[in-house]
Amino acid sequence: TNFPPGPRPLPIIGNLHQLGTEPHKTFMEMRKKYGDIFSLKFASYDVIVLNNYKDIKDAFAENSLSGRADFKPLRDRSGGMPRGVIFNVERGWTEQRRFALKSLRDFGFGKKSMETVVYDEINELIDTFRKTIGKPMQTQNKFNAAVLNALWTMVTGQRYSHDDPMLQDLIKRLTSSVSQSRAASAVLFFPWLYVIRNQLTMFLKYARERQESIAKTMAFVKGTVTDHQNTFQKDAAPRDFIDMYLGEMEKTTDPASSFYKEEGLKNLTITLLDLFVAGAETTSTTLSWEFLLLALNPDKQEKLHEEIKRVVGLSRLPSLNDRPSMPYTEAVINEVMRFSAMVPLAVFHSALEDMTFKGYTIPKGTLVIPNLYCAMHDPEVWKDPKVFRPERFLSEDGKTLIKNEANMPFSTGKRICLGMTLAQDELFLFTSSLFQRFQVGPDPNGEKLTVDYHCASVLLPKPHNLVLHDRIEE
Ligand code: HEM
Repeated sequence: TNFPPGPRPLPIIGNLHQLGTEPHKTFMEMRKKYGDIFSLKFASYDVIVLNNYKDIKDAFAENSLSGRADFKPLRDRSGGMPRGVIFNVERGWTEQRRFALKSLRDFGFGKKSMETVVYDEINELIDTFRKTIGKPMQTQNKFNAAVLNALWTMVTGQRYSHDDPMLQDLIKRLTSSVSQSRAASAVLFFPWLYVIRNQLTMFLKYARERQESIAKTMAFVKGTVTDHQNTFQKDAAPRDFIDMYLGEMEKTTDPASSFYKEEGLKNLTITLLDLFVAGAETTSTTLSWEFLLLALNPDKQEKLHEEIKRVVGLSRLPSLNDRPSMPYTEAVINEVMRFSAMVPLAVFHSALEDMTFKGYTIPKGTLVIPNLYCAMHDPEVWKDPKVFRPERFLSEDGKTLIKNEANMPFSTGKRICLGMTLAQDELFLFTSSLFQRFQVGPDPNGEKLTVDYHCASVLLPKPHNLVLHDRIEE
């Protein structure tokens, strides 16, 4: 066999001890020695790491590299077998993914109704921000509420106020589930460790709280589904995503379908959970990165504000129709996503069958890790990857947005982020509306701002304070 080269693994743990605190950077170092495609062992699992954006693109265009690993903790999360979207495979994944994409598109992705939903959140956020003018404040939890609420409204038809205890509680739980998770967590690779941890849970307060929190989120989502079932009207226009899903279940007669009866309901709960886990924290963390990076780069922030003022003016909120005339705004968003590389290793894929890729033999079950961070910081692709420079996405005259295939914050191929269009629309609306009105800078009495981050399965800026000024009222 011709498996890619890589560092020699130790017995039992393989190379897990070599990952360090920032595996995406460790992989960039290993790439210098072993090449673009190299192999590792995580406990008993074979792993290949892809670093070059072309390899990632080619690999994920293939169905056979679009599987997910069958880890016991993930199976347990969805009731003993893969369900929903993120960790589902085969027929169930195809069905749930296709349905979610289509329904969210019909309901909101890129549509007016979605714009209306997001405006409600933007208006509340503007009110909140205006109360903090001139005072140090943290952005992250404020973006969280707005973004999660928009998603919640599209999916369940219900909107909360940003300081609603229920909404705040849900945010706290989703945030800790994302910020405490690690991409290469030991419990995934050592099933016995997972079993021991679950037994220890009875003794460890923090672990017990974690499990209770997952159960609470689940119960909350199930409650919303039950409310919809009780008020569902077959022939009425669907009120939201859940209604569309219940309609799809009504139509389903094939017992092997993931929409069929009880199985359909189980998939609904997990799909909903997947949308919240994948959609809320990611979009709001991107906005936090954006505020931080623009506070550190006031000249870029002025250019952004100038474009908004020139195209939209200051008397109405920007809309998606303005987007084609606002290349600088788009370039800023692209550069924020490239620079922060917020989901550095995406979600691990796995090989669904024995195959060959670029001359290497890849056995079925091999984990495939796309190093998106490397693609977006590759010195061979980007002249100055460590510099925040939106202009790299613009033509020389600044009038045209230039895409770059290596910028892949949403991954690529068959498993590309399901919420990409929604996220891009939301980021445009939040960015243009907030920088139309506010100017953001460091706290003059606070610590020096840096781009340091906390590395979990997403990269979160370290807690920091910013100070806002209101350009319209001051
Ligand atoms: C800035 C915002 C976002 C970023 C950077 C992001 C990034 C990603 C990445 C890197 C993946 C992994 C793809 C792979 O496995 O190769 C992913 C998957 C996914 N994302 Fe997003 N995402 C964002 C927002 C959203 C939103 C708003 C939603 C939902 C409304 C969402 C739903 C999903 C789902 C369901 C998956 C799993 C797809 C599958 O396995 O087929 N994401 N996202």
